[in-house]
Parts: sequence; C-alpha cells; structure tokens
Amino acid sequence: MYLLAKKVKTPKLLFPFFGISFEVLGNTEAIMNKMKYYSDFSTSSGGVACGWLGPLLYYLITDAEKIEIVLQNNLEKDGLHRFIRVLVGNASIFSKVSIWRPRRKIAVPAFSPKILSEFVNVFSVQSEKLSNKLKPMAGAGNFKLWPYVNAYSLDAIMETAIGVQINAQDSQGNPILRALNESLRLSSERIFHLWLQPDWLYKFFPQYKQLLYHTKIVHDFTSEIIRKKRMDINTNIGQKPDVVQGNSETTFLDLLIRQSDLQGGYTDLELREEVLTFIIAATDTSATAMGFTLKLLGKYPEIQQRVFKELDAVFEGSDRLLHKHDLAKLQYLERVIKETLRLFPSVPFVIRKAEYDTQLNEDITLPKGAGIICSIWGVHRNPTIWGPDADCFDPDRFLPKRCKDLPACAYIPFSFGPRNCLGYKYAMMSMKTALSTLLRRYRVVGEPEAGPIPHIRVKLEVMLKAVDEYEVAIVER
Ligand code: HEM
Repeated sequence: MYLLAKKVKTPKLLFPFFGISFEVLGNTEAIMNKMKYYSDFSTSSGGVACGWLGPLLYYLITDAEKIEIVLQNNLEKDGLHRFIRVLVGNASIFSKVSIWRPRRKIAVPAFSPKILSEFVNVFSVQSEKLSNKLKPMAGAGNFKLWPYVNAYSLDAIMETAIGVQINAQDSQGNPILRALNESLRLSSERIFHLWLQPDWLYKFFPQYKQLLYHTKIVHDFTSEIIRKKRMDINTNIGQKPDVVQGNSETTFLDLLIRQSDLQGGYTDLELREEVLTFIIAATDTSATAMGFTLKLLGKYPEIQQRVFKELDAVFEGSDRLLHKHDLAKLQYLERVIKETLRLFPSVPFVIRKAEYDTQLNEDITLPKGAGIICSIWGVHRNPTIWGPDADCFDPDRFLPKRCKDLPACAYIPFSFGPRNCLGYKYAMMSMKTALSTLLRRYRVVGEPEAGPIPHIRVKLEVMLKAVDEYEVAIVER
C-alpha cells in the first residue's frame, strides 16, 4: 500500500508523521478550505492526490475519467460513514453493498415519473406557504434564508415520504427539524475529529448523550408514523392507500411497504431506516442548493432578470399555483440551478472504499483498503474540463449545444453509476417549484459581485453550506 501510494503526489504536510490528520482540524469552514486546497492540488497533479489520515490512506480524485472508473466499480462506502449509522442504522444510502443492493431494487419504483408528478401538488402548496412566511422579511433588510428553505424541504419530504404534515414552516425551532439537524451535526463532527471516533472514548464526551437524545426523538417520531401506517394499510387491504393527511395520494412509505411485501416484507426497523434515508438525503441537500441559488441571483441581478422574464412568460403575471406542466417550461431556471450545483454542489465529496486493487491508468493503482474521495467540488471546477472560466457563474454553460461533449463524470452533483442519487428528479421538481414561487413574488437583493466569479464563504457539514446561512434581502416585485 505504501509503495503504491508513493506513486501519487502527496500535498506538502505540516505534520508528516500524522499524515493529513492534523491538517483537517478546525471549524467546518477551515475543513472545507483544506478540502478545496487538496482538490486544487489534485487537479494540478493530473487529477489524483493522496494522503494518510492517521493509519488510513485516502486518494482524492478530480479527474472525470478516473472518477467514472471509481463510481462504476467501487460501490462500497468508506468506513467514515459508520458515524452516521447511530442515526440511520443500515439505511441503504450508507450501508454495505450486500444490504444496499436489494433495498435499492425496492426503492427504485418509488421514483417513477408518474409517482413524482403526483408530488408536485405538495411542492406547490408548501412553496406557497414558504412565500407567505417570507412576506414579513420583504423590504426589512438582510436576513438568513436557511431556516426558511430548510423547513420547506423538510415539510415537502415529510408529506411525500410519510404522508404527514409536520408544519416545520409554522414554528421556529420545530422539534423534529432540530433533532434531525443536531443528530446530523453531531454525527458529522466525528468524521473529522479523530478523538471522537472510537466508540469507547466517545461515550465520555457530552456529545454522546446529546446524539442519543436527538436520535431518539427522530426514531420515536418515525416509528410511530410507521406503526400507524401499518395499521391503516391492514384495515384497508385491497383499497387505495389512505393515510393521506397531506396533499399527496401516495407516499414513499406506502410504496416501500407494498414493494417490499413482494420480497418478504420490510420489518419496522428496516422501514424506519429507509424512510430516514429519504428524509436525510432530501432535506439539507435541496435546502442548501436553494439557498445558494438565491444567494447567487442576489449577486447577479442581470441573471435574475432573465429568470423573471421566463417566469413572466410562463405565468403571465397570475398568482395561480404552479402545475406540473409548468415545470418543463422553466428551462432557464433549470440552467441556473444546474450551474449553482456545479459551483456549490450540496454533496461536495463522495467517499468510497477500494474493495480490491483498482487500476485507474497504467501508472496508478488504488490499493485494496484505501479510501477514495471523489471530489465533486474539484471536478466541477477543473479547468481542463470547464475551461479557464471554470470558476465563473454562467448558467448558459448548460445550453445543450455547449455541454453535449462533456465527459460522463464532468458534472455529477447527484453522483454517478449504480449508487447515484435516486432523488435527482424529485429534487429538481421540488427546487424549481419553490424557487419559481418565490421569484414570482420577490426580488433577491444581495451584495453584487465585482466579476463573474462568485465569492461565498462555505463550510463542510457533510453537506456544503454557506457560512452566513444564505444572508440576503428581498423586496416585493
Ligand atoms: C439537490 C438535491 C440533492 C443532491 C445534490 C443529492 C445528491 C446525492 C448524492 C451525491 C448522493 C450519493 C451518491 C453516492 O454515494 O454516489 C445521493 C444519494 C441518494 N439520494 Fe440524493 N441528492 C439530492 C436530493 C435527494 C432527494 C430529494 C432524495 C429523495 C427524495 C434523494 C435520495 C437519495 C437516495 C435514496 C440516495 C442513496 C442512493 C443509493 O445509495 O442507492 N436525494 N444524493
């Protein structure tokens, strides 16, 4: 392993004996800055770099072809994901391939275009609520968007995944939202802080009790919903599912129960793990992408103006709710979201494990046991792929004629290969609905950028987030 690692460039280290362990300390902004530095280093070294995190060897890749090899062949998630298992157990998103594979098969039909299109009504109603919640902020100066978009995303996924309206948008500090956010924050804290990693040692830190406390709230809540749903289905056998307290006819939970029955049926614990997968995979990812999109539009008024022009053409000034057939017409908005996800991907790094020696090219073989960090951040800003203006915000990059020759893994905000994101279409529908609803009513005002390269301070909390929690101002249009 040591000999193979020597063939790949290593960043210059402050503490060579410990590898990069002491380099990735500090707050979540400092950690992201280090990861950006490693990504740039990898790009300037031909797309691969490596370093030791204590006794573990990690490769970091920013080259599209090499990422494609990894994401197609190395399906096992890296050991660092174990910290999140306190919350999600064996949820397929972070589980071993042997558990993930059959669960993925069960989940895929739940994301069919027909089912997703039924969810648009939920997105529309929740987006309208978001727009109303923001009314007091219009003309009132700068404020943080994060709690609003975060609560919208949770309301939308709760209603579509389990059929329950938790109304996170109605109460600041909703207990479920808080418990979810805290469990995720505490789990991700362990990834970069070596002394929090051994289970036996973690128990001596106050974070351990906090994690158990918040996790229990999330578990109790989801278990109760599942219990009620099972009862509901049992009393309505043969009838159309009905736990529908929300605006969606069918939920992911209904579909999982019915789909898994064909294969022996999920236990309640397995159902809870899978439902939590959807909730965790959907909430912060979409919220952070919406926050960055609005922040960028505040910085680039001329691009925001083009979004308004498209919205005015589609909705002709009416304040009706968005219908599913409107979504396909919002092409420019879609390009804006795509370009936002290129520069600020919600999941900036996907980490896999080499289960066997993996050859990337004639010179480089990733040794069995190594961790492989596919830097989505790095490949999205790699100038050998995107050109010298790779760091510039230019939504028209995604015009079909301009992006048709890109390599398969040049643009992978939703990852790639057999283990890619299942919720890609769901996310785009939900984000387009919410953003269009807001932008029909409000103009975002931010600090204009001096040039085409946006400068937003970012931090790494498993997901990429803005340090200022997406501070902007809005005014009524
Ligand atoms: C902007 C929004 C989103 C982004 C950027 C995003 C991105 C990702 C990424 C990078 C992965 C990891 C794939 C890997 O390990 O290679 C993933 C997995 C996953 N995502 Fe998303 N996601 C988003 C929204 C959603 C939504 C809304 C849902 C569900 C409604 C969802 C469901 C999933 C699931 C189920 C997985 C696990 C797939 C598997 O392991 O088989 N995602 N997502």
